[in-house]
Amino acid sequence: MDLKKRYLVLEDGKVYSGYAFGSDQNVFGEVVFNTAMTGYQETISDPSYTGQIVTFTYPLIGNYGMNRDDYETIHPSLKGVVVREVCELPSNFRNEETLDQALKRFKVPGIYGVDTRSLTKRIRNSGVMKGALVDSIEDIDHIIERINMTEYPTNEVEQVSTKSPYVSTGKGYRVVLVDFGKKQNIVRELNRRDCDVTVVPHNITAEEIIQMNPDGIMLSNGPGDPTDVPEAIEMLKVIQEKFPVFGICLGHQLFALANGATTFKMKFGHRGANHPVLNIETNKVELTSQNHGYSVSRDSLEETELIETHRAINDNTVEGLKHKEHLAFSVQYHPEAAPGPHDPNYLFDQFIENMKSYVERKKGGRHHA
Ligand SMILES: NC(=O)CC[C@H](N)C(=O)O
Repeated sequence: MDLKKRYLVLEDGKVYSGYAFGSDQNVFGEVVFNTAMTGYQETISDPSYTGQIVTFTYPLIGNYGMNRDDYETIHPSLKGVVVREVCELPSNFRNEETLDQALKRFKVPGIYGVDTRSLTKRIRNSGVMKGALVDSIEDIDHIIERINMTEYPTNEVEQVSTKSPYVSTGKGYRVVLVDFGKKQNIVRELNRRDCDVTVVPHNITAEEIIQMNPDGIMLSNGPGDPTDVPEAIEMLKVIQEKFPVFGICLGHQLFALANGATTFKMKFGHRGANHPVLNIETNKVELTSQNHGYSVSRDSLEETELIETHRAINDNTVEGLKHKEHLAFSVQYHPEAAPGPHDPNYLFDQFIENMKSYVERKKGGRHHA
């Protein structure tokens, strides 16, 4: 890689200088940080990072390369990548291309040589900020003005959701996975449990789902503000009364909104592979993979039929919910991991159990009819 200067400019006027890798265009987006020590390929290809410039706090990124199998989507939609040091000569038997080559292919610019510790402290103190990756700061005032004028898009889910339904076949329970920008590992986890997964667009209606007659509904993760997906909230109000539901991250937030709770934007969010969460029912702590900037407000749960099941140890925010009456539950973190710890993997088994009791109840109902 040649030494070409590149700059990360923040909306508060702070400029970090470094060197270019990945593709070459200038980009504007929200600057966030991720503290995971491994799993950069999964992070870069997680659709929930749509529109964001992701800073890796781990100081060396790219050291085991990129491979064909670990993508969470084959069309990454993050805006940019910020690292301390990028590895040019990856060493791993699964390595197929360097991070630099992959980012060039995806048309995502990167910057290396940045003091990511100072950057992360800045974001922690002021909260997430908008920023830009640019190759020249000659007209810095204009760049800062443009950063401040950049508005967060409200159609990110639409950008990353599938346009038409498709099936990932299995012989077991039939799951409709509503795709708000799903990570592929959710499909893998369901298929591993023999589920037949139909991935459907974000704007599917309750009637369309009912016609499909599934055994359960999975709500995926996804980018942006959950209040930007109102049609999903309406769909869920109907669906949760009829089928077992399991929501992850954006899916969890939408489940909460459908039940009358509210969400808020966090100061700098949770992004990493090491966040401790208390399972309130078992009083056990699980280590979780996280990536979210919004959260469900605890106070708003009082008026709802929801019970808080999980809580963040670091900052006490809501991490899991279940419905008092229906077979519906959700978590703010990522039981599918990719990257990150597998402690919460049991939640997929719980979903399977819920589908089992739903199917048995339905059969029983038919006998009596
Ligand atoms: N990973 C996700 O689903 C993130 C949900 C939402 N976009 C947030 O930032 O809170």
